[in-house]
Amino acid sequence: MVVAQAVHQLRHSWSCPAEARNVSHVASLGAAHSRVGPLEKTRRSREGLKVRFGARAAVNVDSPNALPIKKRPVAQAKRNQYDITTFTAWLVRQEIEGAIDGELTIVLSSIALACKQIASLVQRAGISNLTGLQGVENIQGEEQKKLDVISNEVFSNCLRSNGRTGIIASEEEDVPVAVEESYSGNYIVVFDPLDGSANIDAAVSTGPIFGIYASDQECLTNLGGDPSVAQNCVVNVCQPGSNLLAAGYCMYSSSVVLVLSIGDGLCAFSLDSLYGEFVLTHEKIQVSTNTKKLYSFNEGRYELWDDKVKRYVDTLKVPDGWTMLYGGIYGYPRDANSSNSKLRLLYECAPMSFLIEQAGGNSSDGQPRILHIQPEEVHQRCPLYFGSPEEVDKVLSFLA
Ligand SMILES: O=P(O)(O)OC[C@H]1O[C@](O)(COP(=O)(O)O)[C@@H](O)[C@@H]1O
Repeated sequence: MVVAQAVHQLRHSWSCPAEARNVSHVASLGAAHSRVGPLEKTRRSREGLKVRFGARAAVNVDSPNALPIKKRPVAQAKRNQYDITTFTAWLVRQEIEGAIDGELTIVLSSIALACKQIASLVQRAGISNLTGLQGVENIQGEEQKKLDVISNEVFSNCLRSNGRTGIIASEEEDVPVAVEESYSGNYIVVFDPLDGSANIDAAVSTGPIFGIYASDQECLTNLGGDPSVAQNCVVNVCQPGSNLLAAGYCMYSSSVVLVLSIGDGLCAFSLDSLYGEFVLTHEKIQVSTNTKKLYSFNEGRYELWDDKVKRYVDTLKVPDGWTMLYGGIYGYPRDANSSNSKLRLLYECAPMSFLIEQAGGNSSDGQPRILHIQPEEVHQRCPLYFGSPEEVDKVLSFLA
């Protein structure tokens, strides 16, 4: 799955809120709008914060009564096992520093809650009879697993009840939905509630992927008003990945890890199952430049690939190829059976591309940057190659 491979392709540096209300309307999709809104607010507050911090420092230095400031370099601060940063504490710190606003803090916090709830469902799936098929297909013609349906319910409920989400678009829903006006906020959240759910029955890694966008200013003032404007606003989910304010995924594997970026690097939080808290365990994650390479392509589809892709993948089959652990590339090419590949642009490719770029990697569909692609529909698919820059460049040279 995308999530599991992403983890292998990143080398980690170790320093480092009910019930869903109604849905007011549903709409079909088309082109997107340009956007401002909360993103600008965040930028303004970032700048404002710098000024405030500068002013405070000046007072300390200039005042004759000022106490000497004790300098203790962070790098030398001794950490003990109780010196932990929970996800909540980290979020609050980001808010204080102006990196995110209070509304986004709430949205992210509710996503963390959804990730924890789904984690416990996944872990107990075999026991609770939650493996297997639901017996219906989603809009994309894929058979839904029981856990696809339940995870979607959990994720949606957490978002709807946080009071700060305006629109949600899920892999498991036919169309995006606007959260009931009296109980909604501004943010647009796109998500795959359980990527890799095909693996559930075999207890292989799975997890949600999500991305968060700002809403259009016009939408903010019109939601719940003119239905046609409201409909356009729902269409507003179709934004290029470069508009993402935050993205992340949670991986359910030997441990539960929430990987997140708010556009300022990449970090990860591991779920402490003793306390039920996500704890900061990885900061400033960077894609490895290690020359040993890991590659992840579904070679079961080899015969369906274009010759150019085959030639590229053949170059990866070096003698120690299967022992490669760091760096490398994830690829899901288009093939003879699926002209646009399998993965979905909005809630799989764009968020994962946002994350890999935040870690110094690259991501492409073979042509432009994934983050520059303007989606035309919610469940649009696209090929995906992401990983170490040099490896992505290499596959692009083969595809050219
Ligand atoms: O085994 P396949 O069909 O090639 O698909 C593998 C890919 O499908 C995914 O599981 C996504 O599929 P779903 O969103 O349908 O779960 C990716 O994570 C993974 O890389």
